[in-house]
Amino acid sequence: MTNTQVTLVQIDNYGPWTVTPEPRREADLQTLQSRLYADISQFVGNRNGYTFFTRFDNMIAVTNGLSFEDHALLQESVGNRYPVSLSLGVATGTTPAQALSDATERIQDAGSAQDKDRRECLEGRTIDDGHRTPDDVQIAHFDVINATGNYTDELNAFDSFIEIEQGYAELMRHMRRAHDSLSFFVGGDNIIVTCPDLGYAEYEEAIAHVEEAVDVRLQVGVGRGEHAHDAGFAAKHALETCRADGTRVELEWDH
Ligand SMILES: Nc1nc2c(ncn2[C@@H]2O[C@H](COP(=O)(O)OP(=O)(O)OP(=O)(O)O)[C@@H](O)[C@H]2O)c(=O)[nH]1
Repeated sequence: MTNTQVTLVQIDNYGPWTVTPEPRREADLQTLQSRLYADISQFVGNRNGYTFFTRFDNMIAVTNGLSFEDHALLQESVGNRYPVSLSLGVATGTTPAQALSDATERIQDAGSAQDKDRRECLEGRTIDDGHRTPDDVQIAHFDVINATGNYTDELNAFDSFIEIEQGYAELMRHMRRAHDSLSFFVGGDNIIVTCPDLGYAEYEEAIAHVEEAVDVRLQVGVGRGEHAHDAGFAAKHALETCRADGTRVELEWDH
């Protein structure tokens, strides 16, 4: 059974900071946000986790394998190098949506995102060493079938983007509502979803739902692992099997 460890990363009091003492240049905010995301992604990725930029001021990470001390080190390192600080809420659960909801509650209980006295709080709990299993994380890696031929080489870049985003929006809502899963756009035509224990039927149904709703055709590779990296890497290999065999759903452990 999955046991996903999810961390909510929230920049402390960021809204007020962006307009104090007067609104800051937008390009500088965009640069800060993307550099901060890159740093967090690298820190978490070096410990086999995945980080998703989400809204940039709130990021969501799958952090199986990261301890409480790792989380504190991330806060210290960012605090030393950036003009903003981070609060972190971490929780575990049999579904990623449940874990995120618990992690969010911990941060909300510590104070508002715009409370100037809430700084660098670290709340929640992690999975202890010795309690991890190779089935803790399930990652589904979706992509749009032949996005290059259907969109990138056919439509202008913005209209291609609209089509891809429509597919993402529909999949994200469906996976959240029907399967307590969290979906993230990761660039190009790719969507990575952190899921509880799901099988062929659920993935086939999700793909059919998106095709019917917005006419975007998806394929998916799914992997399991002790960490996001192991599960995600297995998912990428399964997706390669979809591409090679023309199948829509491949579960890495079924081979
Ligand atoms: N983040 C991420 N992006 C990827 C990955 N693979 C491909 N992409 C992105 O997706 C874009 C399209 O590549 P493909 O998905 O291989 O192309 P396609 O035309 O859809 O072809 P098929 O997937 O074989 O149907 C690339 O330009 C990348 O931006 C991946 O593993 N991770």
